[in-house]
Amino acid sequence: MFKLMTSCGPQVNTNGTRRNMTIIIIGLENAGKTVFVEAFRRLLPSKIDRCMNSKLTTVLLDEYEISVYDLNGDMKGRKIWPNYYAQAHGIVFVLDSSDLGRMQEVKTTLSHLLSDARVAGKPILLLANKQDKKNALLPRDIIKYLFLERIMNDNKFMCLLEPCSAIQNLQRSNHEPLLEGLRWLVTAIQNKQENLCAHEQSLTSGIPTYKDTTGFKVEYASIRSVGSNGARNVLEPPHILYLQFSDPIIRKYGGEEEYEKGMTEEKEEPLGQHSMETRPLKPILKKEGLRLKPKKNVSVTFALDEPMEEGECSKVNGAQNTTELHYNYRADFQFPETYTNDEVTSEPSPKKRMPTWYVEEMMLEDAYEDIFETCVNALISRTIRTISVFLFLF
Ligand SMILES: Nc1nc2c(ncn2[C@@H]2O[C@H](COP(=O)(O)OP(=O)(O)OP(=O)(O)O)[C@@H](O)[C@H]2O)c(=O)[nH]1
Ligand SMILES: [Mg+2]
Repeated sequence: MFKLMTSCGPQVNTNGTRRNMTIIIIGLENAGKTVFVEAFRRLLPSKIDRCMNSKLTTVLLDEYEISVYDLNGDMKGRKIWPNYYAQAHGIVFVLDSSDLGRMQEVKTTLSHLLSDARVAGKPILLLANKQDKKNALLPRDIIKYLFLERIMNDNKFMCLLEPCSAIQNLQRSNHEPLLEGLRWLVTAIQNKQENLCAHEQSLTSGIPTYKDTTGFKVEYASIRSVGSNGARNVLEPPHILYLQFSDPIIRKYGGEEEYEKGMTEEKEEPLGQHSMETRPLKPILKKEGLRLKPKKNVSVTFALDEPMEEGECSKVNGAQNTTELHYNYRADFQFPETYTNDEVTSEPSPKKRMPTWYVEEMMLEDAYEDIFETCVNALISRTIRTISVFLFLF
């Protein structure tokens, strides 16, 4: 039992100061995984270990020491992913939001990942990367086309979809979306571990810590929005979905009934067309008050750690690793030359694409509407009054 409790989650370092955590970064090739790891390295104290099939970067975030395995996304690389599943406490899945032609492949790869028993119940951070690109899918469209609600809820996964642009966020020194996703993952792993340990303790001591440990799970996927300047808006999360106590499933899409209907019926629209339909954000904002807040995760699903398979690098047996130690801090960040000129700078400003994400704009619109409505009402009542006086006189 002791082994179970200590091996299933983040470990406290021998010096007792930091907890160790392992995460893997996966996704199709060219999604931007390595750029993300590069970003983490630049924003956090880090060290690199070179392994046989992957690159291991260890970063320090808050009280955690996180081992990040950057795995290749080509077909050959994908065959190696499962070797890391058991060891990982959480998963970062990066997707290229602008590569519409490969969304189906993303969907298949994701489903395959979630169906693996070694991944069961582990928190997943979905990074919808390359939001700076003109044709990038909006988060709600990604949810829709990947059937995220269904695949996450069916498989009882806790998931956060974070729209971001690894390059643009770094370039503009807007690091929040990059680090917040990672923070969420770390917290989710930690919460899960605490709940699991509490559950294990209750089993050994015979004292129940949950009201109902069977089927007591809360999962949610939330979407955050990125403004045209890459900054986080205060609208988060416009879409929340989570399960509570298995049944009934409570779904919320920021009050967008139409969208909910579309999602549950799972009618697939051709990619690329949806973003043209401008769905006003106003209804979402107006119904923000109805939004349900995600509850603390108390999932009891877990997977035991297993040793990694042959030839794979692990922190424990990393004897053949070459280690470079270097610490980077935000202040000395400089963008790598290779990323400065190409796609990012040539892309048109995303401002044109997502103007409706601004709260101020919405409030302004509402104000004009209100004034107009008041004027019309005053005019109508005045006319009625005049007609009544007229009728009374004659
Ligand atoms: N426009 C744009 N390009 C990006 C962004 N992130 C990464 N890229 C570009 O996408 C390409 C692939 O990035 P990588 O990080 O090497 O992709 P990867 O997922 O590690 O690919 P594999 O290692 O082959 O699996 C590079 O040319 C990056 O410059 C982004 O946010 N916006
Ligand atoms: Mg890579």
